[in-house]
Formats: sequence, C-alpha cells, structure tokens
Amino acid sequence: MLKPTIFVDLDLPKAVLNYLAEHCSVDAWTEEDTVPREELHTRLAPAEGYLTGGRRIDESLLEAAPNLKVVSSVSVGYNHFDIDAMKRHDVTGTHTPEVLDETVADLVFALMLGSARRVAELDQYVRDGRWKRGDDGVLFGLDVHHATVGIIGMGRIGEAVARRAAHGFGMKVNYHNRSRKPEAEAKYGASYMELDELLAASDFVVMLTPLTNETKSLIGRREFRLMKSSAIFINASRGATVDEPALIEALQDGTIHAAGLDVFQQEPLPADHPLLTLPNVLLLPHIGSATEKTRDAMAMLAARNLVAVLQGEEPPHRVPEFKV
Ligand SMILES: NC(=O)c1ccc[n+]([C@@H]2O[C@H](COP(=O)([O-])OP(=O)(O)OC[C@H]3O[C@@H](n4cnc5c(N)ncnc54)[C@H](O)[C@@H]3O)[C@@H](O)[C@H]2O)c1
Ligand SMILES: O=C(O)[C@H](O)CO
Repeated sequence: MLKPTIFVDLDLPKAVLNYLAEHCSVDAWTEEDTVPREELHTRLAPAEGYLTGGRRIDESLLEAAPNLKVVSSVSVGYNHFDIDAMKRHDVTGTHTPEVLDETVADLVFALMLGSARRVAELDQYVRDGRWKRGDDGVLFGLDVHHATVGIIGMGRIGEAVARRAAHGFGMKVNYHNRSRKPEAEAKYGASYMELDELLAASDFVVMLTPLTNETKSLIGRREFRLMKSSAIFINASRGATVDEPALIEALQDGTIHAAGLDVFQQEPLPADHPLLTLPNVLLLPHIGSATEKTRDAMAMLAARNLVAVLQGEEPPHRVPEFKV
C-alpha cells in the first residue's frame, strides 16, 4: 500500500524518524534555520501529515496544503493552531501532554528558587570578582520553603508544581482554575481562590494556564498592584498571558519584588528588550520541557499521534477542540 506523505520540520531522534518511516513517506527539513514560509507551502502541497513545533497553522498554510489531514505538534500548548481554520479545512490537531509535566514543574521550581535566591545575579557577582568578606547583607534573598504559592491554572503541570510545593517545600498552595479540583485540594492541602484573592495572598504567583482569548493579558497592571510588594511572579505558560509592559513597570517601580520568566511575547527575546536591563528578573529561553529524555518522549508521542490519525485510528492525544 502507498504510504502517506508527511512533512517534518523538526530535528527528531533517530528512533522517531525510523518509526515514522515505517508508516509514512517522510519529507524532512534538515536545515538549521526555520523553513521559510514559501518553501513550507511547497513542501506541504503533497503532505497528508505535518509534524512540527510552534509553527502558526493558519488559513494561508492550510490553503497551500490541500491533502493535509493532521498537524501533530511537539508541544502541549496549541495556541499556534487556528482551530476554526483547521476545522474548515477538515484538518485535525494533536499535541503532547503528560510526558512533560514533571520536567516543566522542575523548571518552575528552578525559576522560583533562582529568583528568590538571586542565583544568576549572584553567580555573576562571584565571576566579576565582587565577592568580599562582610558583604553578607547584600546577598540576601527570600525563602521558598514554607512560603505561599498561588498557581493560576491547576492543570497537569500545575498539579506537578503543587506536589513539589506542598510535599517537598512545605509550602501553602493556593490555586485559581476554570473549575475547582477537590482531589488536588485533598492531596496538596490546596485552597481554591478567586484570582484577586490569590494574587493578594501569594508570595509566589505562578502562571500555568494555556494562552486563550480568556487568558490573554490576564495579568496586567491592576493584577500586579494586587500582589504583595515582596511577591515573585513566575511565567511558564505563554508570554501573552501577561501584559509585558505592565510587568516591566511593576519590576521597575517595586510593585513586585522579582520575576522568573521562561516565555515572552516575542521569542527569541530581541537584543534591545527592556527586560534585559532589569536586575530583578530571571530570564530563560523557553526551556520548560527541554531535557533530552522529555523532548524524545514528546517527539515519539507526536509521531504516534500523527500515524494514528493517518491510519484512521483515534490518536493518543487529539487536541480537545477536535474531539467529537
Ligand atoms: N514553558 C514551557 O516550556 C511550557 C511547557 C509546557 C507547557 N507550557 C504551557 O503550560 C500550559 C499548561 O499546560 P498543562 O499541560 O498543564 O495544561 P492543562 O490543560 O492540563 O492545564 C491548564 C489549566 O488551566 C486552566 N485554565 C484555562 N483557562 C483558564 C482561565 N481563564 N482561568 C483559570 N484557569 C484556566 C484549566 O482549567 C486547566 O486546569 C500549556 O498550555 C502551555 O502553554 C509551557
Ligand atoms: O507547550 C509546550 O509544550 C512548550 O511550551 C513547548 O512549546
């Protein structure tokens, strides 16, 4: 039987490429730079499947890909999918939840600990030769253990953060979510709060919702003003869930103490971005799930999702909006 053609524009582990090649005729983009739009459209023309990362899937891409049946994203977030356009073109979307939860939760803790204890800033302090006896007071940070964390978006990753917070660090866990989660309340002693109440009560505010119309700029100037002046804001969701100019203002004028960010409105962060000038923000290049083991697992899951759809089976993780 003729194998369906698929286009892949990510560097994939050999085992994943082998698995795909067993079931599909694979056209892979092997250049280091992102595939240019025109070239992408050409390569997608014969493709029934597209395996990618955060590439925007919009009307013009779909028009260029008349044979496409499935876009399989190597990510849990799928805000780069234009769901309505995909439905119009009868293209389904899949994603890679669960396999990355613990790795992303580790990174949230790296941001919390790194911001609270000023890890990057003080590493630079030592390297610059500024460390001298008697400077202890200048080196103080804030405690993470037994502090209060407020998790906005108590989903799969939110729960992995709550578990670390409650059971590893003796923290009080507050959460805000679309719906209450009684099981999480029991497991982590977590308290459900409305957003404003959570912002006012938390030492660490951790953003972990997907980016949707409702969560776009959910945290802005008003929300920062509700936080404690000692609060540390962590964003590991998507940059656009936060009003970035308002965050910069809050960090500059002391409305909040510090921030730890893995995601930004524009990625990569431009070299002249104002966040780069602030000492009280820890900046990471969107590495929430970036360990070899986890990225390999995500890639294999994305491949299984794609092959399942092309074989007419229900994939392990179809994006909820496409479920019938
Ligand atoms: N930094 C990274 O590298 C990285 C890695 C993985 C995921 N993410 C981001 O984290 C997000 C969450 O992933 P997940 O697997 O935990 O998703 P999930 O769907 O399991 O959890 C999201 C939670 O947010 C809640 N939510 C949605 N809209 C809300 C709203 N308006 N107000 C309050 N709560 C709301 C949902 O009810 C759900 O419980 C992803 O969508 C992605 O954007 C980032
Ligand atoms: O959503 C995800 O899985 C990560 O942010 C990687 O894009």
